[in-house]
Amino acid sequence: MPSADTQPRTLYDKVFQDHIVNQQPDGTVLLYIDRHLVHEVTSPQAFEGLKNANRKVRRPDCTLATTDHNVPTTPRKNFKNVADFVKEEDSRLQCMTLEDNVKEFGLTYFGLGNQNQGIVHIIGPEQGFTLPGTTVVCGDSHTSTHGAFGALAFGIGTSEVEHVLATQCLITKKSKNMRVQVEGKLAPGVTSKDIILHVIGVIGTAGGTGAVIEFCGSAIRELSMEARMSICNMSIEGGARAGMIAPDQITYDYLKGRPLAPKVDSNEWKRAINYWNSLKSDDGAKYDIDVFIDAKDITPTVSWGTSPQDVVPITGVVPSPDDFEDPNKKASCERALEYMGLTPGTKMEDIPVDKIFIGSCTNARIEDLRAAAKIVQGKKIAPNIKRAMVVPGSGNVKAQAEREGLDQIFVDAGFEWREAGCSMCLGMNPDILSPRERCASTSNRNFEGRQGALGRTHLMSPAMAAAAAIVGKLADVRKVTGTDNVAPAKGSPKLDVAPEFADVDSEEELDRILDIPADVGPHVNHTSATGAGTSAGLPKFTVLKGIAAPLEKANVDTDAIIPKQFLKTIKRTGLGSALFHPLRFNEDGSENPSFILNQEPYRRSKILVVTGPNFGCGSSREHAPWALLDFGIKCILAPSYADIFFNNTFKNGMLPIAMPDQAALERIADEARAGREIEVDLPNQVVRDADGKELARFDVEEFRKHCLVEGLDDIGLTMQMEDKIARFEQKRTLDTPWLDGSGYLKKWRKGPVKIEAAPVPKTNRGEVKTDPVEW
Ligand SMILES: CC(C)[C@H](C(=O)O)[C@@H](O)C(=O)O
Ligand code: SF4
Repeated sequence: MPSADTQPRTLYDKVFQDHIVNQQPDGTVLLYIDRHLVHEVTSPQAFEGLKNANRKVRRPDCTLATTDHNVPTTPRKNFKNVADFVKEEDSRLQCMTLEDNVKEFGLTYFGLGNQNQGIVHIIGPEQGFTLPGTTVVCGDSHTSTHGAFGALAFGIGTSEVEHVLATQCLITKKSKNMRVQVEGKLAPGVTSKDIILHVIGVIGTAGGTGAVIEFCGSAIRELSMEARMSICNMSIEGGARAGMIAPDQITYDYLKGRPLAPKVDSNEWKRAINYWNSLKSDDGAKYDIDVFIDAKDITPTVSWGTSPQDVVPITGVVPSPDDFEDPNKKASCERALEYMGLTPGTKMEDIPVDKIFIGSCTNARIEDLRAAAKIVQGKKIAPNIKRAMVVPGSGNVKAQAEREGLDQIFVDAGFEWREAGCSMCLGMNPDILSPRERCASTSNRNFEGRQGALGRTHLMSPAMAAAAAIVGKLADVRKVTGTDNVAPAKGSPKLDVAPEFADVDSEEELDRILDIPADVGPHVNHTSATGAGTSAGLPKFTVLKGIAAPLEKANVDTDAIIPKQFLKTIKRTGLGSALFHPLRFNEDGSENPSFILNQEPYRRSKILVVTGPNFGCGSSREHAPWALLDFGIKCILAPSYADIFFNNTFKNGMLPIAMPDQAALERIADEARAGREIEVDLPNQVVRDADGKELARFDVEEFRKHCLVEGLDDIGLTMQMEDKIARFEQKRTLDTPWLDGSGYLKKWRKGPVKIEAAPVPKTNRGEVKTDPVEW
């Protein structure tokens, strides 16, 4: 039998194993993180945590920050500073807080007014910050995008952002291996967005739960890097922790000349290529889940409902609840049709739209804009279109598009040409839909209220959104233009990233480009021997008894748990009143009396019993568990959860119980429906009724249970591994030197970055301990 070392391994196995700093017998792993991207929405509370504990950022050279979600997309010609430019107070505060934090902690930052600013998942690859074989994280679910490079890239919550800032590591466990193989030639008019929408339609939004998907097969190998990024981007909509594609010549060609990639033909470049070539999955490698898709089954695809799995070919019709046997799915379909204002049997091509949004981290790269421009060139948007927007993914994409004259093509057709940011993908800035407006959108989520309260989103490719703009209805791009115009892009579209950092000689010039104030030194050491461990403590979780609210829903997304307008806070507290906002409140702001948490005794709920699977899908916002906690809910029971949400709850001292045994869950739900209290006993892993009678037993990972019962602080635990982390970093410097002191900071600091992660006393959720805390 082959040993563990010689057993065939997948791409995911290889990257994961190459980053293990420490492994516990139960499989809990301390994973080293090579690249950390930071944005303004999910970082303020993390930096606050660092400050409270007198901790510093361990690897500023491996951290890159930008503002994207809250930023206006109006012209920046007169931009001077964020304080004057961002008009909404809460958005401004979040942007300014990030600016203060990057200054205080000495991080590389691309702010407004800097051409390198843009959506975090667009700028990482663009700069060559994202590299094959690396681990990449960000407090954002679409971090999966970076997997297109053969990186292991996944979204994390704010507690984990703090953990990575402090330790450059994460505590995690290995996910399952899932393969999605797409073989054959794509038909004309079919793009990578259609592939991923089709795949999600096949596997469902929970299809990839607990797994990392490797996309492979001839149709994937043919795709450009940009097209691959769109696919990996939406792995999260398929429920997966991450999506990955093996790096190849197309990847290397894309990386050539990127500011933070190793210099082409240098020794480092050659060594890097050698390593990157070794990352392919071995023949015979085992996958826990295997999905085969025939490329010829994929047609231009659009969404009809309020979940990314609600897709049909553009030539199809709106489905009917009768098409579904599962009662949960039937009910979801009914609700989705009502929300979307659609009648079963309507031809998709007969659905008129009001707005067009071409943008987002899924589809706002140069190739996407080229594809859309090809369709609209020489045409005008239909008279019923109220507004059509193109929002480039970054300042560099915008500049490139302008060099190619694409802006003029869009403007001539009647589109608005905007500045870079997330924009109407989630509408944290003023770019939103009005109630009941229907939008053809190149983004990734069609959840209720995603693009604006009561707004209706149809997901599709850039070419299809462009076609909808011209026709005024959802449209088949193949009929709007010759199919020649919609051939899938191949190879790597070149984009000139400006300015060229390699040629920046003066430190002042570099400071200007990076928005780094002159007085920030190379090291901001916040760690003091006694100061660590002053972060707020969390109460231990042992036995919880209280009212449980039944929630009879499947696929409850985090946009429903807490919509975007409440993400603008820089605090963790006070979000209880926003919990389930779209469900709890009517359009006029009054309470919806039919919602369970508005009824007695459920206003006092401490436990939530969800009867449908996949609770907490969608975004990585830790605001979701914060809102539940603030409302008073500390424990959730559901058949299954989305990975990031599941993780985030534990980090807040909450207990999410996965109860796949439907009969057991029903027994508990019956108690909840009757308004009786239930008791959750974590040490004994039992749920009881109000009289102490056992209703069900449950599983929980040993390590997570230990942390909850003891109230352990993950960061404190990890910092006990300081020696191991330092040793890992020394080896990393030898094996993959191109990952250290990446580009800007190396130059900025003149010479190699010296990492001074000061040893920290053992802490236990705030108290400084003298004895080591047990892992
Ligand atoms: C704000 C952020 C937490 C969120 C995410 O994680 O996805 C956002 O980017 C989104 O698309 O909803
Ligand atoms: S999904 Fe939308 S909001 Fe989230 S990072 Fe991407 S563009 Fe921004």
